[in-house]
Amino acid sequence: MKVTVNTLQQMAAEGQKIAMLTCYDASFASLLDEAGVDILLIGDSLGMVMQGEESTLPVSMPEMEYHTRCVARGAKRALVLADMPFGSYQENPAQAFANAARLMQAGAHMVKIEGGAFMAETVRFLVERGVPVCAHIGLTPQFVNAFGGYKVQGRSESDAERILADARALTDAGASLVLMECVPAVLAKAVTEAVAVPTIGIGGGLDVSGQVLVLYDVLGVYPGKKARFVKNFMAEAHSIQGAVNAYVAAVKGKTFPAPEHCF
Ligand SMILES: Nc1nc(=O)c2c([nH]1)NC[C@@H]1CN(c3ccc(C(=O)N[C@@H](CCC(=O)O)C(=O)O)cc3)CN21
Ligand SMILES: CC(C)C(=O)C(=O)O
Ligand SMILES: [Mg+2]
Repeated sequence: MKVTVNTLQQMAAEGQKIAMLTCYDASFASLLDEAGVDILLIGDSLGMVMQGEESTLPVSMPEMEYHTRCVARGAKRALVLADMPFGSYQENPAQAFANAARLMQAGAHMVKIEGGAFMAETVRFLVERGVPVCAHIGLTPQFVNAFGGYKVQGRSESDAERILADARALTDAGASLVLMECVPAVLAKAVTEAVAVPTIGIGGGLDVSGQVLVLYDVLGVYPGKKARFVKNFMAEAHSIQGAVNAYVAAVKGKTFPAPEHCF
């Protein structure tokens, strides 16, 4: 059975954790799909892990379409989620739809956009036209130059309130999923309780509907600085399949993330 927006909603309602990983090619898509990964994210992190760039900003639409096509061919059960790259959706809803349509035509089932309440109008525009949207809030890497680095977001009372309001505005506009990156676990829990859709955390603790990590971090092959939320599942595994199985089992069994992975 294919994973759809409804499957995710049902899993969240039943307290079954959603396992998500980034994926950039067909062979890994097939492997992750077989291992029971529920969502394959063609993340714009591919700019850093595949292309060696210093941020996600240089990633282009043709590159995202290419990797989405590769992943979609290898996925049977998993939901295919594609990041909209920097500059492909911020101008206005029409620009966002034109580019989202290209990713859907490449095989995505949902697109992800970064930003808070100011993106709600765009979310509504996409959703009304048949494009399910995942809202990415908290540490949004496309804002790295504005944030002055990859820093935890929502630590102060006022920032936490703003992020909670962002989650409400984006889900009111029709977002099917909320992804929170690098926010304190207490805030991730509050957002999860406040919205009616599943939530995915990265560094956000256990009280969310599911977890995501970058595949190359799970396999321990990314040479850059490791964020607190990263766990190398290859360290105790004998194969790539074993590491991915261990990640899925740890997410489903609520043993990942441990306190040392959270903010
Ligand atoms: N390999 C890889 N993994 C990722 O998770 C990832 C990428 N690349 N590229 C795109 C973004 C960048 N991300 C990052 C990168 C670094 C931190 C980081 O080092 N954060 C500090 C927070 C320090 C603080 O404010 O307290 C940390 O210690 O985790 C977080 C997210 C997440 N994404
Ligand atoms: C880290 C995840 C959430 C992401 O957006 C990406 O891989 O690009
Ligand atoms: Mg991304």
